[in-house]
Amino acid sequence: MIVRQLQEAEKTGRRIISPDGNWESTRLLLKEDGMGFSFHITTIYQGADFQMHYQNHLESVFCISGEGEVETLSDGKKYPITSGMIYILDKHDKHVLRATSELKLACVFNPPLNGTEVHNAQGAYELDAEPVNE
Ligand SMILES: CC(=O)NCC[C@H](N)C(=O)O
Repeated sequence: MIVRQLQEAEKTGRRIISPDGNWESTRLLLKEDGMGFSFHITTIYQGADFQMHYQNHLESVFCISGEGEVETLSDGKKYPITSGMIYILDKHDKHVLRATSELKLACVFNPPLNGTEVHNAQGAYELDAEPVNE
């Protein structure tokens, strides 16, 4: 069994601060753990408004706290994000995330992240990122 503590992981290379200033994410479970998915606790900063397109990954996003909105760009639909809401990007959906207040999210990625990924110009993660250095 693997046991980790968020507050301890935040002090290590598992905590990634996005260079775009929109979010940070502590990656508690990664590819090297061999589970077939990764699990992250992500903070989206208040006022963030940015586009993503996970062309190489599927992602589920569960809102623990905060308020915001996710918009799918193929159809322009907007979905309120509140505590308890989950959105599931099952079609590699191009989307915009907006945080009215700070959002705390639990995120699962398939395939699992290596740990150091940040968004490329398309809002995607590459598949060959370096593992985290703890
Ligand atoms: C919701 C979302 O995708 N935010 C960007 C960060 C991502 N959750 C991650 O942990 O890398």
